[in-house]
Amino acid sequence: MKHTICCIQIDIAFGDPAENKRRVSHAMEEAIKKEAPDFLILPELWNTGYDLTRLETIADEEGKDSKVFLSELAKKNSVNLIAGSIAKKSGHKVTNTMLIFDREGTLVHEYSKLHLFKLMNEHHYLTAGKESGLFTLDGLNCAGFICYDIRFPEWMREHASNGAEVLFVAAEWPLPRLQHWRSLLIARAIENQAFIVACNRSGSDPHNQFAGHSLVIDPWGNVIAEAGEGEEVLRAELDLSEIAAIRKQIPVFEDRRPEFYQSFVKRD
Ligand SMILES: NC(=O)CCC(=O)C(=O)O
Repeated sequence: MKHTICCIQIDIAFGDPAENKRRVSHAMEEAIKKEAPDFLILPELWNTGYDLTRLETIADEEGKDSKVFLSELAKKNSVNLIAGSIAKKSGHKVTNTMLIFDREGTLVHEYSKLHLFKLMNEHHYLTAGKESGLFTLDGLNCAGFICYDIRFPEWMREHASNGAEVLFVAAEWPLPRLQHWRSLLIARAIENQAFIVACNRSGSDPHNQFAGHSLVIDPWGNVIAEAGEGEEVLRAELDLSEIAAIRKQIPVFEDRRPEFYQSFVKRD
C-alpha cells in the first residue's frame, strides 16, 4: 500500500507567530487541495523561527494556540500532521517541540528536541526534551526528529530498532552545510533501512540563510524527491513493502551484535 506525503517547505517570518500561522495555514490548505496527501510535515520552529532572545514572550504557552489550530486542520481535512516543531513555553522553560496529530485531530505525540545545537545558541534559550520520538499513524510505525538530531545515528537507530519504519525530520538547516544535510539523511536511511521524510525551511533570518532541499529518501538510500532552495510543496509516495524486501536481502537488524557496542573501557 502506498502513502502520499507532502513536505511544506516554507519561509518563516522571524519572531512573528501570527504571520507564520497564516503562512502555514495557507500552504497546508493549498497542498491538501492539490495533492490530497495522507501525511503532511512542517519545518522546525515554524511559529517563531530562531528569534531565541524573545522566546520568553513569543513562544506558545503550553502550545495551546498551535494545538487548537493544527487539530482543527487535521480533522477538517482528515490528514495526518507531523506538525514540524514549535517553541512551546511551560512555566519558565521553552522547548523545541514536535506536535503530531492523527486524521481525527487527536494529538498523538509530542517530542521535544533532544540534542540542542550550540552553534545556533539553542542551549542558552531552550530546554532539551527527554521523550522518545516514536508514534503510530494510520498503522505505520514512525519516529520524529528535529534537525541537529540527525547527527546522532545512535538516537535514530534506537527508534528504528524499536520498530520505526518512517523517520520524519523537521529542520531549519543552514545553506553552508547543505552537503552534510543530504549525506547524513541518506546515511540514516541506508543504515536503518527506513524511509526518511525531511522537511527543511527556505529563506533567511538575520543570522542564517537556510538550505531548503527537503528530501524524501527510500530505505535503499535513493532520493525519491528533493525540493529546491525556495518555497515548495514536495510530494512523494512511500511504498512500505520496500522495507521488508530490503531487510530480507541485507538483514542488518538480525545481524546486529549490540552486546559488543558498549564502551571497551567498561567491558572486562
Ligand atoms: N536547527 C538545527 O538544529 C541546525 C543543525 C545544523 O545546522 C547542523 O549543522 O547540525
